[in-house]
Amino acid sequence: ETAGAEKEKSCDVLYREGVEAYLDERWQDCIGNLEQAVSAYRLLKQATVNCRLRCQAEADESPFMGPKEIDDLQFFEKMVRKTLCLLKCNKYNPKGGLNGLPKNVQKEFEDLKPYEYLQLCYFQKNMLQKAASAVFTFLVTNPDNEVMRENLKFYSNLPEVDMYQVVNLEARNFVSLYIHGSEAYQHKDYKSVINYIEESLEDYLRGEEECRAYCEGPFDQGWFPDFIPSIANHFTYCLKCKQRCADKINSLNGEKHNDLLESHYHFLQYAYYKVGNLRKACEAVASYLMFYPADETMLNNKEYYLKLPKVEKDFFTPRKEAIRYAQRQEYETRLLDFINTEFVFQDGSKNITSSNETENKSSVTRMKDSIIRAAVSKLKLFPPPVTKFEWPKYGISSESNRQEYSTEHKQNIITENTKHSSSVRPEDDRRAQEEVRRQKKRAVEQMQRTAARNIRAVMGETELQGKHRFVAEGFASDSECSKLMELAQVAAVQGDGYKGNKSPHTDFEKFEGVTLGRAALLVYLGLIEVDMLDLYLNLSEMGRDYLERYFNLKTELYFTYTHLVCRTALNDSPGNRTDMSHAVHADNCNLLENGDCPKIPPAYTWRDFSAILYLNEDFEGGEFVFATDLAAKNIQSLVKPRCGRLVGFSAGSENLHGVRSVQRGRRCALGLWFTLNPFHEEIEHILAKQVLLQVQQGGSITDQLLHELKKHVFVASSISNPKQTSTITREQLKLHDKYVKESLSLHQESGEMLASSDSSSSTLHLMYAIFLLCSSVMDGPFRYKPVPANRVLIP
Ligand SMILES: O=C(O)CCC(=O)C(=O)O
Ligand SMILES: [Fe+2]
Repeated sequence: ETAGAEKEKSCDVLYREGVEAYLDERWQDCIGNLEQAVSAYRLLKQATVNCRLRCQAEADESPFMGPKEIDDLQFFEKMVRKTLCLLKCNKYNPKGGLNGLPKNVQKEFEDLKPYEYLQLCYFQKNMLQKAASAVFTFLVTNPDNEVMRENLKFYSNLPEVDMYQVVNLEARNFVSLYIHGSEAYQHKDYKSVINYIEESLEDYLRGEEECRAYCEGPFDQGWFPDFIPSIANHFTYCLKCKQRCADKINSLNGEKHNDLLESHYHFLQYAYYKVGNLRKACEAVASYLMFYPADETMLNNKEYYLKLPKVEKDFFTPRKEAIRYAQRQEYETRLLDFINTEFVFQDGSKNITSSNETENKSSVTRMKDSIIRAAVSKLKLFPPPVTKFEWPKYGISSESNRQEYSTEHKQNIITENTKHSSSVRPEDDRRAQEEVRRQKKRAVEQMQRTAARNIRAVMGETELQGKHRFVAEGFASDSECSKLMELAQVAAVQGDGYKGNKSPHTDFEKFEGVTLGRAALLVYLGLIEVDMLDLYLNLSEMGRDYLERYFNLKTELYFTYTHLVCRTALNDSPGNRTDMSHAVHADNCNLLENGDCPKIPPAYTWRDFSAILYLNEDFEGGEFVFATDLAAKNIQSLVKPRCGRLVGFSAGSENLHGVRSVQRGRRCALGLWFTLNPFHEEIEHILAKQVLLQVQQGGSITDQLLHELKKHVFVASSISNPKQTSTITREQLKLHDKYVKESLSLHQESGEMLASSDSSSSTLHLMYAIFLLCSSVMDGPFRYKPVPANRVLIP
């Protein structure tokens, strides 16, 4: 390695620095870094893809060790050889090629995200022609992006921009070769036609091969099937990806041409004829006919050529690459059809519970069934019916696939189904896949979390005397409860969540809490054990999983606030108090004395479901009650806190509830509030997860996390304090990030002057400041103004 190579910044560093520069309004740096990032990514991808193609060729050529007859071993021998070749080859790739690049960054490059930023930076530097090309480049892959379409219109109206010079910066060579070729054709310059179109054809096919090789990446199956199903799954995943390549590549600057490949042969047959190379003309005819055997024009051409005295029948031999392409295409289509039709079977709910009916199913099917059975028997869910669960699927499944499953009949395995037909934009396709993968991952994590537990519902609507409420047991073991109690003991802040008011509900109790953000900070600072945060997060996730299932929700529940809370009776509290530890209320509206409950601020109107997980019972009083009135005169039911017990309910006025006074001792619980609206997702939860991940992996806070936090802090502070000076304009933010865009517009619409979740912006400021100090990255995109601290952070 040379010193120069060492100093070279990696693709993701360049990208991050480019984005940072953009946020800091250093436009020239933004351009420099992002342009470099884009070409670095291109090199990285090329290197990885080249290795795959080269190793394929190498493996194809090497002789087998054993006799030809044992051909199933030969396949694996080839794979082994290819793997060895790949290992060696990738060694020379910078940072291990594509696999060394974080997945999310890779995705941003594939989505052409860098061009979104580049466009803005070019614009700021008045490089309008380039800006227009960046927009156009982005649009070729993302044709329906409204904002960018508007932008292109904007540029097209500028006198400085020549629309004829606007180019797709990501276009392959064949695009201009092909265009030159067709221009030469118009000028009857047939020699040039041949040169251009032959070259274009070569690049086009190479492009498709590279696209296919890119498909041979990693695949998260979500779990661990047997050897053969595992191979079959991964293969199917690749095959589907490869099948999309033809559609991906056949455009000329965003203009789709379904016969782009074939049209090369059309040009060639005529051009070769014109220059007098009849054999080649006939080969091109035959090649074209491989794809369109009944094409009238071409059949007429064939007849015409056949009548020429110099032409012989065997001239009509298709070209090698055309035969290979067409045959492979046909084979792959048949194989996929087979997969799509054969991996469909009757899967009524009976099959799930009876074990001996699975005999004639494939091993793939049986394995899935057994996992479902195991999970069902462990969870002992009550009362949602088994068939409504959503479990991870093989290969890539999709929305409708899942619905099919839950509606009991057919279930495609390995198939990805009709949703991904060619009419779907590749962009949607990717997003859908990403979503499916994420859901699959969650379902597996969910199973892992609950596998060893015996969670069961013990009270439902009847027992609790009201709608959408339940009590379940088994969420936490005694040691887990103690651990979380300990966390509260060491980390709780008095009056947390209530502006420091030590006794917000009743004068006779002390109220303390620990938010997730705070727990994460303390872990980050090394002040509390990592395990505590892990447990905090895990227990809250279990609550979420269970509520989603219990209430049979069709869409995901998002955390919107998470709070570990303890209420302690003060020593001087009188005996037989009649006050409440927490007055009767609803979680998402303001309960008034007249019984109305308007769903307006300051209520946390976006909360949709609530759950309280109890951690102890060694105190007096402190019962949770469902009631019908503010004064708690009419109590419907009562839940006695106990370690591992959870009360869950919908957050509206149908579930008025409160806490009776804690007469003696300390009562701790984990409060979980959820929303169906992703805009109100709890920022601290996201951050805590990232901190945990990083601390567990032995790293420090990454720039990525800082960046994320910075965004949130900015949004939170710009919304709660619009006058705060900032170097980012809202306009730019809107463009550069979906999250920011959506949360800003949401808040503008609703006129709320709060952060997007009920996490206070000061906690975020604090986290940001500390992370900044710890990572000594002192330059932020906005001028950080400390907010007056209303709490003591470090005990
Ligand atoms: O701690 C409890 O049992 C309930 C608390 C509650 O309802 C709330 O904080 O909104
Ligand atoms: Fe509540």
